[in-house]
This record gives sequence, structure tokens and C-alpha cells, in this order.
Amino acid sequence: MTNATIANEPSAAASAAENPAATIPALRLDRVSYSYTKGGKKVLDGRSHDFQPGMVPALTGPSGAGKTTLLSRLSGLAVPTEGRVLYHGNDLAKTDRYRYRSHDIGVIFQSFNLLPALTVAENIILSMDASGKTFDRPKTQIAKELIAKVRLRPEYADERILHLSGGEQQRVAIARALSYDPSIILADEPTGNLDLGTQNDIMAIFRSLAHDEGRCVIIVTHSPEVAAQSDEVYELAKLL
Ligand SMILES: Nc1ncnc2c1ncn2[C@@H]1O[C@H](COP(=O)(O)OP(=O)(O)OP(=O)(O)O)[C@@H](O)[C@H]1O
Repeated sequence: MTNATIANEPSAAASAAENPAATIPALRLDRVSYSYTKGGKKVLDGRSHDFQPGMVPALTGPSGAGKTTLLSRLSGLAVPTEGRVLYHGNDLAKTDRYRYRSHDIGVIFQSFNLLPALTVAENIILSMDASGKTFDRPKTQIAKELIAKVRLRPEYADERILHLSGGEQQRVAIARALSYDPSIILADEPTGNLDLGTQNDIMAIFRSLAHDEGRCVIIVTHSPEVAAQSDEVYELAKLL
């Protein structure tokens, strides 16, 4: 089975020529295979790929191709049955994956996974607390800055999640994922439940996080429109 990788034109800011750090992949797949049961059918078969900082790669492919399976290996939730996932050159199987997950990557889901009875600021601050990281500014101040970064008005800080629209909740989910300043964002169908205009707004935020701040923002998507707005399409074909 072939790996079909189609690179769109990356932005000038993201190009390796202008950004020397782009030569060191944020995440590298090194011949990654995965089977859910010992000796069972492989869902991933010998995948190798580099995900660069400053880029928005889209992970695409038909249902059952293994996109979510690959995302959980990239997130350090589980390790490959063969091969390695390297974070800035370090094998995740040999590193403290709890620390990696609580400091270095932020995860965003289609269903947002926010706590509905809490306010926007409380959801963001809870995530900062859970990370165990120390911060150089008051957490309430950082939460305000993140709310502005995802293009919500300041008064949203004290609004309960259950009063927000889907698009607003996804902005909060992005702010929460950014709360401990990870260098990698993993998003599983982040625009799946949103209308086209909101989808474009969310993609603009992702591009800014990558192109202006140097993060690697990996998006799983079924949407050709979303894939077209990414910097690179990494396509998984379903294994027979
Ligand atoms: N926990 C599990 N145990 C056994 N098989 C699993 C498990 N999770 C997924 N699979 C199988 O692995 C294959 C890939 O599933 P995965 O969810 O990664 O695909 P996907 O590309 O994300 O699909 P979709 O686009 O429908 O979400 C499927 O055949 C699925 O049935």
C-alpha cells in the first residue's frame, strides 16, 4: 500500500529556507506500524513522515484508514507495535509520555469536550492547573490573552460554556489546548460540526498558530475544503 503525500505550497513564513528550525521535525514517524491485537491485522503499516513546526498538516483518508489510530500514537496515548514516534528527535516510547501530553501537545476534539457548567475562563484555568506547569503571569491574565487570541470578546471569560454556540465552544477548546503553551496541536475533526464560515475562521486561527507562532498544528479531517486550507496533506489509504 502506498503512502500518498501531497504537499501544497507552504506559506513563505513556514518554508524551511526562512525558518531553519523547520529542518528539525516536530514529530517524526519512523516506520510506524500498529495492530490492535497481537498478530492481528495491521491498521498502520510502516508509516514514515515528518511533521514540521510552523506548518498545518492535514491527515486525511477514508473511514477506517487509521487516522484516529495514528493521532493517538502521535499524542503519546499509546506506542506503535513497530517503529518509533519521535518528538524533536526523542523516541516517545522511551520518554515521560505523561509529561509530553501535559506540556508539549494540546488536543482538540470535534465534540469540544469542555465542562459545560463552568465558565470559559474556568475551563482554560483548569487545564493550566492540570498541566502542573508553572506560569510567569497570573493564570487569569493568560486566560484573557488566550480568549483574545481565539478571537472571542473579553466578556466571554465569565460566560458558561452551555450558553455558547458550537463555533464559540471550538474557539474555547483551542484556547484550552493552548493554555500550557504546547508546541504541537492535534485536532480530530475540529470543524466537523461547524458551518462553512466558522470552519474558515477556525482554520485561520490554526494557520496563525503555525505560521506566526511556529507551532505544528496537525488536523484530522474528512473535509476537502479544510484540507485545501492546510499546508500539506498526508493521506492514509485503507489497508486491504
Ligand atoms: N480499539 C480498537 N480495537 C480494535 N480495532 C480498532 C480499535 N480502534 C479502531 N480499530 C480499527 O482500526 C481501524 C482504523 O480505525 P480508526 O478509527 O483509526 O480509523 P479512522 O481513519 O480514524 O476512521 P474514521 O474516519 O471513521 O474515524 C478500523 O478498522 C477500526 O475498526
